[in-house]
Amino acid sequence: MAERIRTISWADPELAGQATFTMRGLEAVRAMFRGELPKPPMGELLGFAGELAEEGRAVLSVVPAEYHSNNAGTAHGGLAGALMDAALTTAVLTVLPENHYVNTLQLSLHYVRPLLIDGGKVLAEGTVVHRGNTITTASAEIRTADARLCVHGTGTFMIRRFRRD
Ligand SMILES: CC(C)(COP(=O)(O)OP(=O)(O)OC[C@H]1O[C@@H](n2cnc3c(N)ncnc32)[C@H](O)[C@@H]1OP(=O)(O)O)[C@@H](O)C(=O)NCCC(=O)NCCSC(=O)Cc1ccccc1
Repeated sequence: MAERIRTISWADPELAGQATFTMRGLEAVRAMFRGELPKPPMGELLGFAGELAEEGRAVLSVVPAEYHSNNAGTAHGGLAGALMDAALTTAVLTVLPENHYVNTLQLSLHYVRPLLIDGGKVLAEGTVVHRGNTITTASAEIRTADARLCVHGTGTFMIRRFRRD
């Protein structure tokens, strides 16, 4: 058996969480993208990178690799699912005030082109569609570097105020 080994590291997620609660969402996301706050461990595990964040919009990326494979020669659908969730929730975070956090309630995804292993970086762009007091909706797309659509979808998110008790 040709065994491959991959080593990853991550930071204590509580440190990022605590800092996040005292910052506006956009400020926290940008600090994370600059490497000044730790990424979520799941993002480290899958190799996600932050590309761009502005009010109501976020772009994340990943380079699909063999360790993302589904054994059928393409990236496992869970990679795109996790990247879509991350792009959507990050877009929602950019519109949150201090002391708020986001929970994913529902995702709907359409896989129209595979993410190819060693096919280069793909970009996931999330955009807030509707910002309610408690419920927010957003849409996202994953495209190849040459703009070919791979996955599109939407999500519903609950915005909660963080309670320190
Ligand atoms: C192929 C189809 C399902 C149907 O498409 P149609 O409507 O008939 O459209 P069309 O045929 O036009 O194809 C579109 C474009 O895609 C290209 N292309 C297709 N296949 C390949 C390929 N193999 N390699 C390279 N390229 C390929 C194709 O050439 C075309 O490109 P073009 O426009 O000419 O430049 C498409 O929607 C699709 O691939 N969706 C993504 C599904 C997906 O990735 N799901 C998640 C993974 S599943 C999972 O993980 C579960 C699991 C777990 C554990 C273990 C095992 C399994």
